[in-house]
Amino acid sequence: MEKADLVLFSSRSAARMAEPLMTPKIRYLICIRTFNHTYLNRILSIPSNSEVYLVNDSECSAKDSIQLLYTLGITQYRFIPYYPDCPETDPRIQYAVTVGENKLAPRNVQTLVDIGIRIADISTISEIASFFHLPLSLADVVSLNYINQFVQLLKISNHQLSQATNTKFITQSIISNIDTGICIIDDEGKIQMINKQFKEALDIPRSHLVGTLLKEAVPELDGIAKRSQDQRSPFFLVCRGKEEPLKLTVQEIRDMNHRRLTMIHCHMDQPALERPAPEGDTEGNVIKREGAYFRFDDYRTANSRSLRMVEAARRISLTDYRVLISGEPGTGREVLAQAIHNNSRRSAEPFMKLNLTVLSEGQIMEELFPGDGREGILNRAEGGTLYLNGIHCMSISMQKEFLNMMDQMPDVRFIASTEEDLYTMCQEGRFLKSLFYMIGEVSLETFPIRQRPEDIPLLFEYFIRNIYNNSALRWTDMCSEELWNSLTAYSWPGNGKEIENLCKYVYCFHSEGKLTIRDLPAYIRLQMAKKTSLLSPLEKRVLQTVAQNPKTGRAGLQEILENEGIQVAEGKIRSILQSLSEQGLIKVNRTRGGCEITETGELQLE
Ligand SMILES: Nc1ncnc2c1ncn2[C@@H]1O[C@H](COP(=O)(O)OP(=O)(O)OP(=O)(O)O)[C@@H](O)[C@H]1O
Repeated sequence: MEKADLVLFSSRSAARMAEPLMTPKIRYLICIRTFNHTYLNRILSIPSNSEVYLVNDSECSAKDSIQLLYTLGITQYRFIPYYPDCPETDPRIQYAVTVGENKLAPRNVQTLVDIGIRIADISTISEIASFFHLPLSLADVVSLNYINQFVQLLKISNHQLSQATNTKFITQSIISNIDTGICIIDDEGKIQMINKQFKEALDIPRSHLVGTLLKEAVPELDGIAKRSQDQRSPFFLVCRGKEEPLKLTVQEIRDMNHRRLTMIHCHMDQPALERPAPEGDTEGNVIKREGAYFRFDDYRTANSRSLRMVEAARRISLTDYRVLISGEPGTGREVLAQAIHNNSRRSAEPFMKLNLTVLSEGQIMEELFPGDGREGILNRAEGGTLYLNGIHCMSISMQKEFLNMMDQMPDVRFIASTEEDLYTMCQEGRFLKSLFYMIGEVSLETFPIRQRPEDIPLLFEYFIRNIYNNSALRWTDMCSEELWNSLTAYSWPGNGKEIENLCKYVYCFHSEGKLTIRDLPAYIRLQMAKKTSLLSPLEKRVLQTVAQNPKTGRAGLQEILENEGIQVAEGKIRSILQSLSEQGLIKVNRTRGGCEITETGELQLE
């Protein structure tokens, strides 16, 4: 070292280590080191407040680097020194920064940022320049470079800051202008953001709420963050002094630093349990609708035969032909009749419905020819459409009356629906052929759901979104997989109407968590249970034992049965368990997980 003009120590600790070798003759400098500032911006890709390993070749240099980063103002992270033989690593730490020592970084980190080796600081460079009497212009070039790096860094930070401010501004203005009440809370339940709509809906009077605990403002919402696991399933909350329950959904979100937040939506729009009722009134069983509100777009189907039928109905709507719609109840025959009316030249005129399935002959006559000076339904439908629901229910005498009236009919278009095959009825002498050919100028056929299972998910989604008034809802997110499988396998004897009714039922009865088979109305559960095969008494006993002893294996089940006085050989119990599993009544877990009853299995025990 004595031969050197100048010895440059990389750090104070390095100088200390070399002390025994030093003599008074040796000229030395301790290098003040810094980072290449243009590389520093790489660190900014790490979310603030994260825990970050600082990787270097020794504990001392790792600590030095950390100190240096803090001195440079990079204080938004908690740096932890990491070096070879470091005692332990925390698997939760996802980020690491290294100073050119990539190879030494812990394996589990997801993001490794290399900010390059530490370089000599400008003050050291100018000291060296003056020691060697180098021209000042060299120092100028170095300091210019140095300043340039700073300016670049400043520009990047400024840009990021203004982007963040702008995004925050946009978010706030969206939140204050949407139709939903929004409140965002952090992990401790403190309000981070809240809009006026939320405060109004929940009657929260205070204005400065950010930073305060939500449960203090609305005690009913204590523990709300736990609900964010079943995102999208709405629940209902009756707040103090409110008659109407509020519909809320909870969602987990993350901020830019990956912190978990909970966003609570309060839906302001009233749920559309029913479509707006058309004008008119209901008297007994005679529905005197003066309006049709369904359109072709309301007839939902993905089935190719049904799509062809709807296309034909569209063409029919442009004519004045009388239409006969055959199909099972609940298959949307009236939806079609209304859509035809609404798409026809008569759309501005009345749409009237006469429900022949429930009216007596006397009541029908009363409707057609009221004796008390009231206008008959035919006159009231003049210019428009009269929908005869269930024409197969007309008695022969009534059919004759009707035929006779036809000559003096006002201008009314008839659309009739039937559940029975009218042609067969004609052949059997139960329906007048002349009336059949008169009302069925063109005919349409709707198909039962069991012939178009592809419509089940479509109709569920359609009804649930209408009823909850939420176009983002997905039925499959709301129910367990097993329930969904059962619903798609169910025959839906009541067709679309039955699906719609189930969605209304869920809306009224269900408030939280995923729906399971247990949440279905009893009559559907019963139908589903009937569908699965009948079990022998022994199979039922085994199923019961599985239900009462979840996660018990074959040997365990055999022992329990034996204790109850039921002797079953191991081979027999194995075949019973296999059969129950194949029928979807139990789940056989792998590797000693034992057996568990499924929702369908529970149905069998009801
Ligand atoms: N394909 C479908 N698309 C949309 N809605 C449907 C469909 N099928 C049935 N519906 C719904 O089912 C309910 C019953 O439909 P609609 O009244 O048209 O049935 P229908 O065949 O006339 O039987 P009913 O005479 O028993 O009423 C309606 O509320 C309608 O919203």
